[in-house]
Amino acid sequence: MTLSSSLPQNGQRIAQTNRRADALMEEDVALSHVLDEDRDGDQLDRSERAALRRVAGLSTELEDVTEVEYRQLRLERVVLVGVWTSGTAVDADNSLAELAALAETAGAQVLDGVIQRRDKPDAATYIGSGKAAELRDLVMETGADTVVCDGELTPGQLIHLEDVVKVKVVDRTALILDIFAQHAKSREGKAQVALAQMNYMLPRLRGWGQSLSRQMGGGGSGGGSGSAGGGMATRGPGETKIETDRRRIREKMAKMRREIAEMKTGRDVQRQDRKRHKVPSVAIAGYTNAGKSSLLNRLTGAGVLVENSLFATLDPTVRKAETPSGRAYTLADTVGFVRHLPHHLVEAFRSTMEEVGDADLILHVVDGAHPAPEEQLASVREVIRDVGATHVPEIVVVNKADAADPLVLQRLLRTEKHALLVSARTGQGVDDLRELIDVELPHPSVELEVLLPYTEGKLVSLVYNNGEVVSEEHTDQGTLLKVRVHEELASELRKFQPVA
Ligand SMILES: Nc1nc2c(ncn2[C@@H]2O[C@H](COP(=O)(O)OP(=O)(O)OP(=O)(O)O)[C@@H](O)[C@H]2O)c(=O)[nH]1
Ligand SMILES: [Mg+2]
Repeated sequence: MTLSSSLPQNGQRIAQTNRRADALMEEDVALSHVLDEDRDGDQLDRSERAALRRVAGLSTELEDVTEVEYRQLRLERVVLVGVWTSGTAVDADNSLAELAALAETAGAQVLDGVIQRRDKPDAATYIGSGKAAELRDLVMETGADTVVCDGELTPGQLIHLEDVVKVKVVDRTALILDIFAQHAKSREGKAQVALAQMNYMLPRLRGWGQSLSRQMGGGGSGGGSGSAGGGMATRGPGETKIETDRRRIREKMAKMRREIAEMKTGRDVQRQDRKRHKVPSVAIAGYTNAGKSSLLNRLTGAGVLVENSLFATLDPTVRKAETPSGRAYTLADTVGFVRHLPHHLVEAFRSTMEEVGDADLILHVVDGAHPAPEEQLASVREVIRDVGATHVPEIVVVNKADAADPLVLQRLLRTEKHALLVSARTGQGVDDLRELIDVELPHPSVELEVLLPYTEGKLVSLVYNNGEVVSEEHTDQGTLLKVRVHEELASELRKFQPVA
C-alpha cells in the first residue's frame, strides 16, 4: 500500500532545493531533492560515513519478545525517500514534507530527502535497483544511519533495499508506530501500540534479522535471489530460530489481546480515581504540526507552572497550569493526527488519544496558515468522535495567526462559533485563551455556605485548594465561607452549615 499520493499537505518545514539535483537528475525517472535541512556541520569522515552503524540489539535473537526489535531502532540521522506515482509534484513534496515532520517528531534528524517518479513502486526494491544504488551513495555522503520510505513496504522490499543501501530501512508505518510508542501513556495504550508493532513485525522479522546477519557475517551481497517476497523463503539458516520467534510473538500477542480486554475495566476505575482528584484537565488536540506543543509551552511556560506533589509522577507531556483566577488544571499534549493512517494503526492511534476523552476541555488547535485548515478540523473531529469525546467541550484555537492569511482567519472565525485566534510564536491571543479556559473549565457542583471555627484551619485550606471560594468573612465564631466544592468535600463541610 502506498500512502504517499494521498497524504495531506504540510510543507512549511522544509525548504526546497535542487542542490544536488543535477547530480542525480535523469530525464524521466528522476530523483529530485526536496529537502534541505540544517545540516549540522559535523561531517563524518568518509570511512566512518560508509560504516554500517547498526543499532545494538537488532537481531532476531529476541531475549524477550516484548522487545520487538524495531522498538530498539533509534532513528537518528535519516534520509527520506518517496515514490511519486500520481498527483502533482507539489503533492509529492507535501507528502515527503509530512514524512520529514513525522521523522522529526520521532526524534530523528532529517538529512535529505529524495523523490522518485515511477508508475508504481518497484516490486523488488521499492525505488528500482539503479536508484537504490544512487540512494546508497547519498546515504554514504550524508552519513545517514536510516532510510525512511514514504509508504508501506513489503518485507521483501525492505530486505532488498537494505541489501543495497547497507543501512536500516524503515517505512512510514514503522515510523508512525514508533511515534505512537513514544506517546502512549496508559498501560492500555502501550499495550495497543505494542500489539500493532508486533503485528507489523511478524512478517518482517526475518527481513531485518537476515539482512543484518548477512551483513555482519561479511558474507557479501545478498545475491541469492529474485523477486520480492519470493527471495526470503529461501534464505537458509536461522529458519527454525525465526519460526520460534514468530511463535513466541504470536503467543505474546494473544496474551496481550486478553490483557487489553481486561484493562478496559481497569480504565473505568482509574478514571473515577482521577475524577476524585478534582483537578480539571485540558487536552490539546489537533493535526500534526498545528502547533500543539508550542501552545503547551506558551500556556505553561510563563511562570504559571504550579508545584503540586500530587502530580509529580505525571507524564512529561502533561503539565500543570493555572487559570488567571488561580484555579489549577492539567494541560496535556497529544500526539498529532495524521490522515490516512494505515488501517491496523487506527486502534493504536486511538489509544494514544484516550486522554482526550477523559478531559474536561479540548483545545483543538488548527494551523491557520495551512492551505486547508477546515479539512484538518474535520479529520481531527472524526477522531474525537471515534474516541467518544464528543461530550467534551471544545475551544477551536486557530494558531499561527502571525503567519496566516487574514481572509482565511476571518473565514474560520465565521464558521467556527467557539474559536479564537492565537499565535503560539508571538503570544498574540494567548491571554484571551487563558481567560476562556477559565470560563470553560467545569466548576465544582455544590454550592454551600459554611461557618468554620478557627480551629478548622485545615479544612479552610482544603476548600481553598480543592474548591472555589466565592466569599469569605471573619466572624466571632469563625470563618464564614461561601464556596463551590465537589460532593466529597461538601459532605465533610455540611456539618458546619450555619443554622438558619
Ligand atoms: N508562524 C508560526 N509558527 C508556529 C506557531 N506555532 C507553532 N509554529 C511552528 O509550527 C511548527 C509545529 O509546531 P509544534 O508545536 O511542534 O506542532 P505540533 O502540533 O506539536 O506538532 P506535532 O507534535 O508534530 O503533531 C513548528 O515549526 C513551530 O515553530 C505560530 O504561532 N506561528
Ligand atoms: Mg507536538
